[in-house]
Order: sequence, then C-alpha cells, then structure tokens
Amino acid sequence: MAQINEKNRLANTVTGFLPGDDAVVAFDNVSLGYDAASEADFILKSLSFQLPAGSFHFLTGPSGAGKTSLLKMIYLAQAPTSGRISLFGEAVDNGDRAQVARLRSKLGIVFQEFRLLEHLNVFDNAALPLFVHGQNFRQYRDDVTELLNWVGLKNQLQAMPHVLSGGEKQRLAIARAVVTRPTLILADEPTGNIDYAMGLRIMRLFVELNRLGATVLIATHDESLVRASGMPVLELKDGQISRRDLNTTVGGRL
Ligand SMILES: Nc1ncnc2c1ncn2[C@@H]1O[C@H](COP(=O)(O)OP(=O)(O)OP(=O)(O)O)[C@@H](O)[C@H]1O
Repeated sequence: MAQINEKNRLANTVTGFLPGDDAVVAFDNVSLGYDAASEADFILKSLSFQLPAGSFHFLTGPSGAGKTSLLKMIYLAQAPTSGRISLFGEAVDNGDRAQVARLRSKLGIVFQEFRLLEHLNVFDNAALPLFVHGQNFRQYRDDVTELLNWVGLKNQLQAMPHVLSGGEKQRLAIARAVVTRPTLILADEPTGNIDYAMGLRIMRLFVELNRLGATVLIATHDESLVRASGMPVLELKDGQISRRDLNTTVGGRL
C-alpha cells in the first residue's frame, strides 16, 4: 500500500503542484474514507497539492467524486483519514478548537445548502459576519448595501429568507460569505440555482475578489461558466486530483 501511496503522490506532483512558501492550502498525502472504509474504497486517495496565495481554481468532477468532501476538509469540518493539511502555512490539528476557529475566521464559505438565518432579513443575514466581528451598522451599512446591489438583491433588503427564491437565497449566501473580504473563498456549487447571466455576474464578483487578493476555490458542475472564465481547473476523479489548464480555450473571459 505504501507503494500505491508513493505512486499517487508522484502522479499529483507531476500535474504541477509544486511546493511553495506562499501556499494558502497545502495537502500532503491526504486521504479520506468514510465509515471505516478500507483503503481501496477511500473517496480521496493520497492527494498532494497546493493552492498558492492569490490563485483562482475551479474544482470539477463527476457527482460523488468528493468535491464537497475536499472543501469540508479545507474548511476544517472534516478531518482527513490520513495525511496532513496546512492552511496559511500552519499545520492543522482538527482537535484544536482555538486553532480551527482562528483559521476559519479567514475563510468565506458558500455552502451548497445556503445556511441562512430564517429570523434575520436579507440585509442582516449578509451583515451578520461583520456584526459578529464587532463592526457597527454605520461602518458596514454602505458596504453591505453595495454588495447586495451587486448580487441583485437591492430591492429586497428587508425581505425574510422564506420569501426568497432558491436563486435569491443562493445570492444572499454568496454575499454573506464574501462580506468580510476573506483571504480564502470556498464555494460549493455557487451558481447551481442561478440563471446563466446571473451566474456570470457572480463569477465576476469572485474574479474581482481574487484580483483584490483572495485565493478562490469553486466547486462546480457548470462547464460553460468554467470555460467562460478561462480559469484553471482541478479535476477530481477516482480519488485523484489533476489539473486542467483552460488558458488556451477559445471563449470569453470574465
Ligand atoms: N458524511 C458522510 N458519510 C458517509 N459518506 C459520505 C459522507 N459525505 C459524503 N459521503 C460520500 O462520499 C462520496 C463523495 O461525496 P461528495 O458529496 O464529497 O461528492 P461531490 O463530488 O461533492 O458530489 P456532488 O457533485 O453530487 O455534490 C459520495 O459517495 C457520498 O455518498
């Protein structure tokens, strides 16, 4: 089995993931198996890769390939079965609650299932992370309003989540995830409920945040948006990760 691990590790290395000091995310020989699965049945097998600071990647792969599982490990909701993960240059210990909380405060996460607070209106849902960070209404009013305008929710600032459509909820979840200008943005199918034009607009928001310095990783099935962006792709398949570079793809750039 050690030989298999070494083979996977080399395969990942040759796909272009070279170690660097500026890695925001670094996986070193990371495997994940649920429910005491035997090593052959692991979802993710001996992954070694890095996301350099300021990079932008899509994460693709067939349904069940492990995209959400990989994101969960990065946002520290799931410990790997073996291997080591570093975030912002720090080796992660999932049992260290203080470290987990500190590292998570640098992340902006768009969850597949939105996780909005039903008793707060649109504005307050989006502003919540800033409120929790101790900012007051005067400080964040304009920023939050502008962001909600960008995601097309400026006429629904007072609306409660239960009256929003699926796409509107998703856009609100995106606004809330990026409102603190996080260092690392992770998004799980952020355009799954959104039409193509709004999807492009949302992708432009991620690209703009990336230009401002955020490292971005977006799991998606939406090949047309991936192609339109021209950004590099990490593909999960059969427990392995590989890189697809779309820089030469014909098509629009966001
Ligand atoms: N908590 C869990 N316990 C057991 N198995 C799980 C758990 N979470 C995910 N799985 C399994 O792990 C595999 C990968 O799931 P995951 O959700 O990471 O894939 P995905 O690539 O995000 O899929 P999709 O594109 O359909 O969202 C699936 O077979 C899933 O059933």
